[in-house]
Amino acid sequence: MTKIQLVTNTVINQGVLPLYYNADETVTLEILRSLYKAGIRAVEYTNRGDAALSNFTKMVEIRNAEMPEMLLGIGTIKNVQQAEEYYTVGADFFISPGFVAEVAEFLISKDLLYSPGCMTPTEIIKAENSGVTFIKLFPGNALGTGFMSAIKDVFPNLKFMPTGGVDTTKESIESWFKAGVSAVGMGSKLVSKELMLAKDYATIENETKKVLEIIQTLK
Ligand SMILES: O=C[C@H](O)COP(=O)(O)O
Repeated sequence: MTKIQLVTNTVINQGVLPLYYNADETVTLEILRSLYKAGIRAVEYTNRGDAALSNFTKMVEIRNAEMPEMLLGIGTIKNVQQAEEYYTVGADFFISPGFVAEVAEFLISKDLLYSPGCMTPTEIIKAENSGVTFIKLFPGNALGTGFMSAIKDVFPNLKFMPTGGVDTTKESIESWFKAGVSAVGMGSKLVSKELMLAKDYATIENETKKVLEIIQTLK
């Protein structure tokens, strides 16, 4: 199995990709542990602050020591330099808010999954023609389930994951899966700023478990 297949299968099997960023290294690591305890085996950390690279490097260390099967992705990758930096420290997969052809070329040549944000059929076609197989529909809440249903048959070889404003309720999750997505990306509705500020790792774990349970009922 290739690395791209491993990441794809893990994210699809899980059905949800949690994503977060926190400037504090300890909070970052505790959230990683909470997600792992909830059953998460692939997580996205976002490149959205000065501490992102050093925190992610520490996450890789902790992963190697405590949770070797956890796949660590980095999000908000906008150029090849950023992709190279995170490749160097051991990121398992890469996500962007938009499609960047040079990043696709760099990552696919290294057998690393690149999931670019797309919000039009033209962007999806460009991504597909570059070898991308897993599309982040971004922003998911702006596009809606109707967009997903409408494009599904046009792209039978692609997997889709809406991200951005995706809710944790059963109704919301169900509607996305009915529309044809392979997974949903969840940031602030799952790992909220409030829970991070309160260092309420137990609630993050419980909420994540609930989402995983909802997804299991849909399979
Ligand atoms: O790229 C990821 C999104 O910014 C996450 O959005 P969210 O926090 O609304 O889930």
